[in-house]
Amino acid sequence: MSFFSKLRERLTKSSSKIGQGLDDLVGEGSPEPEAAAAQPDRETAPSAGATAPAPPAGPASASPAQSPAAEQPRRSDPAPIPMPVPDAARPAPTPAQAPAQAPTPAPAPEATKKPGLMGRIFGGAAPAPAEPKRELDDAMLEELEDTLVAADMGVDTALRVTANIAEGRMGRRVSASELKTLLATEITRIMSPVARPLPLYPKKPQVVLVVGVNGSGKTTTIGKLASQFKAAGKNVVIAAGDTFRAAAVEQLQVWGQRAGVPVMTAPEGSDPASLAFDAMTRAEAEGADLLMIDTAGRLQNRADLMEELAKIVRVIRKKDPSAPHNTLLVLDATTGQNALSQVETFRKLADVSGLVMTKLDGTARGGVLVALADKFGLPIHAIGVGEQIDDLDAFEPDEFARALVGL
Ligand SMILES: Nc1nc2c(ncn2[C@@H]2O[C@H](COP(=O)(O)OP(=O)(O)OP(=O)(O)O)[C@@H](O)[C@H]2O)c(=O)[nH]1
Repeated sequence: MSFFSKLRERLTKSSSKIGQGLDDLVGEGSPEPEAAAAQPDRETAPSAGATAPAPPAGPASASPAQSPAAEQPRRSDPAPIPMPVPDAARPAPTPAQAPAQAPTPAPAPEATKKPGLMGRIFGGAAPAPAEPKRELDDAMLEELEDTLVAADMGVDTALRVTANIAEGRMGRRVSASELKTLLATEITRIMSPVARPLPLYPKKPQVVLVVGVNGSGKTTTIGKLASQFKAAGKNVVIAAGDTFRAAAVEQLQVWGQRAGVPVMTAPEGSDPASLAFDAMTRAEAEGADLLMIDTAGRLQNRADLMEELAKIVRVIRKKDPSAPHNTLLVLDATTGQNALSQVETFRKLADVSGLVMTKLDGTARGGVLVALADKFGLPIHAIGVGEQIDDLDAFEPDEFARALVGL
């Protein structure tokens, strides 16, 4: 199954929340389906994909268009990593998505009309049955905003998105699917600038520091990324920087085996900064392309752990003043709005260069990714939709937006 089919299938909790919400809010405000159907549309909602830029390469592939941070070396290694290609044809809605559909309306008069002259000449199909429509007014906009806030899009982003949808459309009648398309277009517009694969640099080793709160999916993400880099011919070393939990080290070793990548460990309780230093030495000696450093999960309010992170950075800079070249903050989608405060804190302390959002499967809080993009504009390198090695891929805004709204 392609990644995007998976995304579509696994984002069902978020998509049915928003999709069903939109179906309900249009359905409840459309008391006169016949009149609605008879009224010619004054506007056809644009396709979500119409304004979306070309999709980026895979998460682990070089992205020549991305400008590296000032202190980072110039990138010239564009080696693309083969990623699952998005399905050209969208899969049929899965049974899980079915409840998000609006109840089929009684056929409106225009649905049963004979095709017009052009339709008959070109053999056009009979028009689809008309959907219920509702006039876009203040009450509807308020309900729309509430639906978006409930899906964790955050008040500010929900307000902005709603205002953009309203612009020039007040008083018009819209169907649920038009509203979904408009919403997907808005989401795509917000997310396109941040959809950037993890950049690769010619610097060897390129040091990727992976940070985040406990259980956000750091280890799993490192395993998945390492496997993708390895498959693309990169020489990868992993450092198990969570020296406090033996189980964390073991887990990383399992991922290292799956990915076919060596994992450097240190005795339990030893200083993670010194392991990072040793790992830099080994990666340099072996001519590794990438050194991925796992770190212990830390709550953003634990100053001591945050200081430890700062020490890891100081120590690896003794080896390479430009390192770490990427600091990935791994966020768990199920934490919803808390992800915003995690970004704020980690950004101050660890100079976060990009985000990975995990666990988008099985949560109705997928909208938080839109809020993150809108608020911080940090690159989203990849998203995770499961626990398997191939359940991580580049973030593709149009696919995500359509899956999120239940299209
Ligand atoms: N459903 C789902 N589970 C995931 C995903 N990514 C990670 N997990 C699971 O989340 C749990 C925590 O993942 P870890 O990779 O151990 O998280 P961590 O941040 O390294 O955890 P700590 O070392 O405790 O800080 C594991 O059970 C993973 O299998 C995902 O995209 N989807």
